[in-house]
Amino acid sequence: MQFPNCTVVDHPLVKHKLTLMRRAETSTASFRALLQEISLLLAYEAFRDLKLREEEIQTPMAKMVAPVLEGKKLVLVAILRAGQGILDGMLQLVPSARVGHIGLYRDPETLAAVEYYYRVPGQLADRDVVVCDPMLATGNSAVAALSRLKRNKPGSVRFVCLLASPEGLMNLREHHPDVHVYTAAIDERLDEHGYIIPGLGDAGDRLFGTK
Ligand SMILES: O=P(O)(O)OC[C@H]1O[C@H](OP(=O)(O)OP(=O)(O)O)[C@H](O)[C@@H]1O
Ligand SMILES: O=c1cc[nH]c(=O)[nH]1
Ligand SMILES: [Mg+2]
Repeated sequence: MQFPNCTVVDHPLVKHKLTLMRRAETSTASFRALLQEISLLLAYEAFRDLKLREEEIQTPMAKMVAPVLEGKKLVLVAILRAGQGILDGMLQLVPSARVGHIGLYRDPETLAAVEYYYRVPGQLADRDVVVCDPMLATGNSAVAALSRLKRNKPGSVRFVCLLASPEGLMNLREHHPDVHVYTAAIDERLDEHGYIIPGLGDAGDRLFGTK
């Protein structure tokens, strides 16, 4: 299946690290470290089209005109809890980014997203926003987070995850066709509880050692 709203970052390092994360026997400490490492690689691709401007600088040898990022600081928004893991990795690459948090959990019966927290930087107009959450399963959490965020009128929004399902990508495309998704892999399907198969289990529980 083709997903025009999605870029799969299929670098060998990403693939290898994702396999380690999928393994049921991988420890919480390793899972956390791997998520940070892989997020850095995902960010590299997700930020590929950031605009640059030229600035005159002085090296120890000569003056030159060199590229620097144009515009206002990026905004990274983590969907709690598991999005915090991706955020930590991305902040290593863009330490000056502004940071927002959206607290959502999935109702286990209806699989609807329930919001319990919302705090993002003000003045999102003219800013590039990246929303992060490792799992795009039904897509309900991502759709809800993006709908809420768009009430603050961001300049542009992209979505970075670790694993996406075909169902989640279609849901996102239907509700937010303007939002491009960057992921390490698109898995086969969802099970009857809305979990990604083969997936990696519950990302929040694996990241924080709950359950
Ligand atoms: O695409 P969806 O079907 O909405 O599922 C994906 C959501 O499920 C997980 O969060 P969860 O609800 O388990 O909360 P947690 O991160 O606090 O564990 C995950 O981190 C996503 O936010
Ligand atoms: O497979 C899944 C689906 C939703 N949330 C997770 O953490 N994992
Ligand atoms: Mg969870």
